[in-house]
Amino acid sequence: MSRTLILVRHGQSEWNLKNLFTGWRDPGLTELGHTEAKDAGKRLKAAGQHFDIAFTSTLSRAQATCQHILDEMGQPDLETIRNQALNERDYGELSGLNKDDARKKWGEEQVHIWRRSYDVPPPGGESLRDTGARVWPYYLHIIQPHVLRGETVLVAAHGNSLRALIMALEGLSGPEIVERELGTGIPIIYNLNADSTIASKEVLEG
Ligand SMILES: O=C(O)[C@@H](CO)OP(=O)(O)O
Repeated sequence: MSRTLILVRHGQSEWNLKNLFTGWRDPGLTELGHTEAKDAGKRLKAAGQHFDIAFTSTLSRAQATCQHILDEMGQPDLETIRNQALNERDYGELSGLNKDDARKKWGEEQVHIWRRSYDVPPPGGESLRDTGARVWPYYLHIIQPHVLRGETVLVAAHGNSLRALIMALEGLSGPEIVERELGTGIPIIYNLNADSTIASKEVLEG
């Protein structure tokens, strides 16, 4: 039985390109982002995948990525569930600021801690732990049951909401997750055992 979970970070957004903290703000994809998302769908199709259900966030960059993938797979009308639990980590007061300007103001190290640490929230925003506290229960109660009944499930979401999910899935520590970066539009394919542990993992690089 195939119990397959496929995670994809959205393609490049307008604010990724402008180097702005994004969080819950809602910019669209750039031309490159649209291409990255379509390429992800092409690679998944070439790998022989076929989805039973898709999940995405309530933000348009993830939804557009999800739809491009489904279009390329020849499954444009697949049932797709949108939920705020999968939204990007809320960047609070940093949202909309330029990342280099923030480094000049608060220092390289502080900004890195806000961006990648496990439990230090940016001012007024969520830490990765806070993000995990909404992503992980949603995964466990809503997404994982589909996987464990033998379905192939797409989750198109965000750099940090997926880092929070991957941390719990792979059992990574706080220091380990600091090093983990997700490329835009790069599918990560997990096959799970019946007890929900990971049987295999493959990253579909371009
Ligand atoms: O701006 C954001 O919301 C995220 C993802 O693009 O940025 P970071 O790379 O700092 O996690």
